[in-house]
Amino acid sequence: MCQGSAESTCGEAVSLEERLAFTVTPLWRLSYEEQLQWKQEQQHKILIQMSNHLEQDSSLTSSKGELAFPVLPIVPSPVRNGYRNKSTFSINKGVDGNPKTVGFYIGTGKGRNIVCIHGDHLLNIPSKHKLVGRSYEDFIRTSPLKPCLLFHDGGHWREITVRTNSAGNTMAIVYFHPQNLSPNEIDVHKESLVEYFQKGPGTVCQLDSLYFQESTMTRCSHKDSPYQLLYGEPHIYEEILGLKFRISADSFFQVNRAAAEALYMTVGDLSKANEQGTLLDVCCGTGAIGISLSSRLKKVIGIELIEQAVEDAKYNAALNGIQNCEFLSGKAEVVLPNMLATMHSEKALTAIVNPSRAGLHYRVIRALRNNPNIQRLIYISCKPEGEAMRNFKELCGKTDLKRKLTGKAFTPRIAVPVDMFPHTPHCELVLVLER
Ligand SMILES: C[S@@+](CC[C@H](N)C(=O)[O-])C[C@H]1O[C@@H](n2cnc3c(N)ncnc32)[C@H](O)[C@@H]1O
Repeated sequence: MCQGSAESTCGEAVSLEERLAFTVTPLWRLSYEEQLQWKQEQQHKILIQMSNHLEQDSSLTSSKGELAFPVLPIVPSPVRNGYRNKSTFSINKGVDGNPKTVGFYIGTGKGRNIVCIHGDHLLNIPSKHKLVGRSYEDFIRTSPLKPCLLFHDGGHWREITVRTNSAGNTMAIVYFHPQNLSPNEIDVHKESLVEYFQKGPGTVCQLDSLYFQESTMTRCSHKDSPYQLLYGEPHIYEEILGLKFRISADSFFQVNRAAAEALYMTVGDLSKANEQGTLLDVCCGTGAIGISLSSRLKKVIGIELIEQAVEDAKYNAALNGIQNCEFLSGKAEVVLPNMLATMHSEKALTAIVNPSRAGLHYRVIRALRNNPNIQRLIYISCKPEGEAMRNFKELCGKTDLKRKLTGKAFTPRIAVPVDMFPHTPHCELVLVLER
């Protein structure tokens, strides 16, 4: 079946809008059943590749290239369209050459052919996000300040992030390059932004909060450059599996709420959590995984890099009346090895790791592998074919004296893909490792 591509749809030239759709949501022309089948096959291939890498464990793949552990059918997303609760709109030259166009790029800087296209037709983005993106474009077009397209070329207005929740609340975060403006000069533009969204045409967006971040880098944490609340509620809240979660501007939260519930239920079933057990929730964000499993466990210890997320996680445990969770702030590669060194008496340790695309630092892997009390490890990855593959090899491969990976190797037992991102090629892979 011909599903088309960013260049052509079965021989027909495609419009710029279609090119964007093929870039952001390459599977959009397939039925959802076809998408799931495609993802299932992809995940299977990735796992075969992983098993092939673990050369010592030739027992993992049979002679027919079949896996020695089951891959369960992909868990579908309960919501297929408009599922994103967070979208970031960029600024660049539109088709008409207007540099104040808010949307998504196609083309490359190298190819000097970047065009910014409105994302109104994208299937994964809810209409509220599109409305805020369009309104922001309207606002910057009335502003005397230039957009910041390339950091070294000057300009100020940068992208906008929109966050919504299932209760219908909306948070917007405007990123701004200060260049050489004084704080007083910046204040004037902040005021006009507030005026636009609180009293002007932007009221149509009904923002519950508007944040502003002065940033000179692609991504700054709250610690690097504070998120300034221009008006409204400081946080957005979401409910997952009957629990309430506070989410700060700087904190990660799974982009698809309904699929996150499916992911956490899957992880809960696979974790074999019990009342004697302690769970290490590594890269815990706002604490969602640990908190949702806490009633089945003796104790949860979460570790997270972003300070606002750690504050959220502590708040969220208290908000839900949960007392057996502790959350530690810092890089997992620093916090975890020190912590495990003091936890000899904890015998029933389970680790759930859910790093970003960069995977886990080698020091985290070494600490997990060399701790004999961790018998079960659940690795959740949104990009298992990337850096996570290196981690799988370090966790399940041969003893490596040079790299001090001396603990008994883990063995993959079961894998479950969960579709968090309909219309895109991505999904979450939950891989259970045991020893
Ligand atoms: C994919 S998110 C998972 C969050 C959480 N498990 C959830 O389901 O909401 C990855 C998290 O890892 C955090 N992170 C990234 N690098 C880290 C590091 N070196 N140490 C600890 N946390 C890190 C990010 O800030 C982010 O919150």
